Amino acid sequence: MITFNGVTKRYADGTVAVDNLSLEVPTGEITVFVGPSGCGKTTSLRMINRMIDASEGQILLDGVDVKTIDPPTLRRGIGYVIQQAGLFPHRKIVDNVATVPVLLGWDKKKARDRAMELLERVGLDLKMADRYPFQLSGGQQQRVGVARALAADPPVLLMDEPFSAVDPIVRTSLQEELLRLQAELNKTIVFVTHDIDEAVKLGDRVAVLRVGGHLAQLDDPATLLARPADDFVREFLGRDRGIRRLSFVSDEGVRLRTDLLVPVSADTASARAIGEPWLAVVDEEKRPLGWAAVKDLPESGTLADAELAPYGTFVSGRDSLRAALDATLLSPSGNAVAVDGAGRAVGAATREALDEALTKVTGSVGIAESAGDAESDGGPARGAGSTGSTDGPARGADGVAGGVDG
Ligand SMILES: Nc1ncnc2c1ncn2[C@@H]1O[C@H](COP(=O)(O)OP(=O)(O)OP(=O)(O)O)[C@@H](O)[C@H]1O
Repeated sequence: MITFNGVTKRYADGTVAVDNLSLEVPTGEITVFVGPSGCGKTTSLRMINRMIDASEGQILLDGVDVKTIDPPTLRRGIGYVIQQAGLFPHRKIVDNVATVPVLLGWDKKKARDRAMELLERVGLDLKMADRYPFQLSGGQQQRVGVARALAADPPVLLMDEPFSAVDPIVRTSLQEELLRLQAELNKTIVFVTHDIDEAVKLGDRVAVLRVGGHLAQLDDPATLLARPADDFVREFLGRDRGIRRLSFVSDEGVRLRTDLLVPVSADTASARAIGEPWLAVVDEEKRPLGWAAVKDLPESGTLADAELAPYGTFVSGRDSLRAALDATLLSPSGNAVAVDGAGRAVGAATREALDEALTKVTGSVGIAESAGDAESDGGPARGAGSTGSTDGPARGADGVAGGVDG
């Protein structure tokens, strides 16, 4: 655990970059520092490994004041990743990663083996190992930066805007890689970003800082999105906060209908007899094929003769309500297909079912307000925890509605 106890940083010119900051960074979790440019994120981060010393207050690492630990010893237990990776340009990738183990006196072979293992772990082709940094893309260099920071297996990792300089697609894959690694490694991570979407995706807890180095709010992402502490935080979170909040609500509250799933071998007359405007057609293994509009079904034959419209899917019990809602928007039927982990249909979620689930999340507030700013008139949206998944399966699940096919 890292503890900030009334920490202030005043630079020589009098600038107060961090003002009386007190917070805890729990062991084994990702805590994100987020806020506008100049709010003191980097200064706060660098005071942990004493690249900058605090003017007042204390930073404790597992109860020990970092000021009492000499900087080289302190930094051996703290990995550090920065924007642009900061690799040594004249060293091969493998040697970049092996740097700290070699400094720690590991023999060369052991350090190289460890470096190769880490390169693989962060998703890099081992062919890259003998290249130099300039021969790698920006995203690949960032992966090397993460591998290098992990080389000596430090319990703490400081990451300062590590993914800011790469394009959005690479950035998303680096974020996912970090979450995957963290699920295995359980490091204590402090991650600095100015991007609120990145913050709520990666953070177990998110500290929002305002200029002057004041802590505006520290909460888990779902709570932050549901109940911003003040106007500054609300504005910083942005206008689509209500929708983004649904990424942290499990889809488990969505009522599923199995009567809308119809095998492709069914004849059109029996399909019509179900009395519904849209039916989800599935193959022999229950994999969805598409939605059939009942009014357009041929007079005779089976559903194999029907023209099928696109469909969206979400994984039942694993995805977020946002993913379920997204899946309904991907089909002209207005309904979504719920699938299991193997992609087999387990039911259909209609718009009405989504509406019911959304109403539960927002209490008495309707869908329209859930996407907007329901809190401004008082009552923060209730029930955030009731269907609740601050730590549940819906974490980071936004936009993962399944394929649009057919
Ligand atoms: N060496 C320094 N001397 C004087 N002022 C400094 C120094 N380093 C940073 N500052 C000031 O301290 C404040 C906080 O800077 P810091 O880099 O911690 O902010 P940040 O939130 O990380 O910003 P950004 O997102 O733009 O990187 C800013 O006003 C900055 O100008």
